[in-house]
Amino acid sequence: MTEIIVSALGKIILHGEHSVVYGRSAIACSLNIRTYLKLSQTKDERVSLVFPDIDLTQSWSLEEVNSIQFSQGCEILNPNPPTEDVIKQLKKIAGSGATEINNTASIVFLYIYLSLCKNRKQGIELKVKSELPIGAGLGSSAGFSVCLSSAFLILTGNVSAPGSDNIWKSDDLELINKWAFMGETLNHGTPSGIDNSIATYGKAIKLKSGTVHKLDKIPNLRILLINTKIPRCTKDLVAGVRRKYEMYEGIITPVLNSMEAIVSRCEAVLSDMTGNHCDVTSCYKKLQDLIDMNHDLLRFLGVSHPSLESVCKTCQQYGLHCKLTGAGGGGCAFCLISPETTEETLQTVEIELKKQNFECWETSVGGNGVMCHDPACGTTSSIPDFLKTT
Ligand SMILES: Nc1ncnc2c1ncn2[C@@H]1O[C@H](COP(=O)(O)OP(=O)(O)O)[C@@H](O)[C@H]1O
Ligand SMILES: C[C@@](O)(CCOP(=O)(O)O)CC(=O)O
Ligand SMILES: [Mg+2]
Repeated sequence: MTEIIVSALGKIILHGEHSVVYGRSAIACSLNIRTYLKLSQTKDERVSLVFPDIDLTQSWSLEEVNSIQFSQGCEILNPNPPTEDVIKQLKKIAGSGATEINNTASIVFLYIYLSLCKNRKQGIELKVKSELPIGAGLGSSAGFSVCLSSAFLILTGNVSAPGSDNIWKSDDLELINKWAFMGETLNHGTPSGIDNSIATYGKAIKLKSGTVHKLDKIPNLRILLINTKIPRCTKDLVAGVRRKYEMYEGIITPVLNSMEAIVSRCEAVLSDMTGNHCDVTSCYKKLQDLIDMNHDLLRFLGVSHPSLESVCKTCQQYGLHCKLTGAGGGGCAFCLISPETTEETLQTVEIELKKQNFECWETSVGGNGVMCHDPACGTTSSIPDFLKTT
């Protein structure tokens, strides 16, 4: 019986969230915090979803799923963005009883499943478990979409699963990324593609107008992640910025251009930091200035939140520099830990943040993109117990 286990990782956007939706550049770094998916073929002639992170279990008979008039007319190598009509059909099938959140996850699943697997005769069960906080700006939606697209592209033989070295063919990665982008489109309408690309390729990337540039030279940055635990939804935040842009284009455009300039300064500093003659203190000072400036611009766009302001203020009191990451409106911020930050300062800041009911943990950037965990070659050790075969 076929079983496919895949995983994809989360990210921080160093700079360029929101402006990247308007064709400006953004830099994202992967975080080694992963979402795992297990696809099992079953004998029960059903299609079943088990998504405990969003409290969703859902099941359809194969007959029900195969009877859906799905008129997407999609080429596998070139997926079309779902039309309004298709979205309407998917929403109906996803079930009127589901909550908004659950509904989106089911819709993304149904779109990918029906586009790639319609009329299959064997039942499947899909389980997804993430180490990432969901809806907190660390790209859980993209990790989810990358897992779905890679699992179904492998199942249908459209991409080959890599061996234990986890080296994928570059065309396969490109195809996984294209389908994951469709998932993100269903999730929030006008994604830039940065989240699905970093979840697919890992390490660090710069993205501009949909084109991915891998950044090979990235210093090993220490990051303190702070989760305000204020729930928010990327779709609403992106829509809010769109309204502002449409109403005040002449005012917002220079802000987006400043964000682009921040990205290019950041890229230059990161590259200097990997060279031989770098003045570490001055490089960190520049990175800190850029973080402060970008957070101010994001606040101007209306995507901060009182909780994010408290996080930044607390960090500033101890000489640390912090910005929101992802769509904002709550969710996570990150703080750059420089070599001059003492462990004592770090501990004190963490205590202060926790007193305000924020969650924080230290992490570093980097990590493999999409991975296939083959039970036969023993790469399943990191998989959450919930997904392990009993
Ligand atoms: N582990 C998961 N299981 C099921 N759905 C998920 C999971 N992770 C993410 N999602 C989907 O992604 C949505 C959150 O996406 P989004 O608002 O973009 O926030 P994030 O910043 O975490 O990407 C969820 O509402 C759900 O539809
Ligand atoms: C706001 C945005 O720049 C990033 C959203 O990231 P997240 O879903 O909050 O992890 C949107 C996008 O790039 O598609
Ligand atoms: Mg998202």
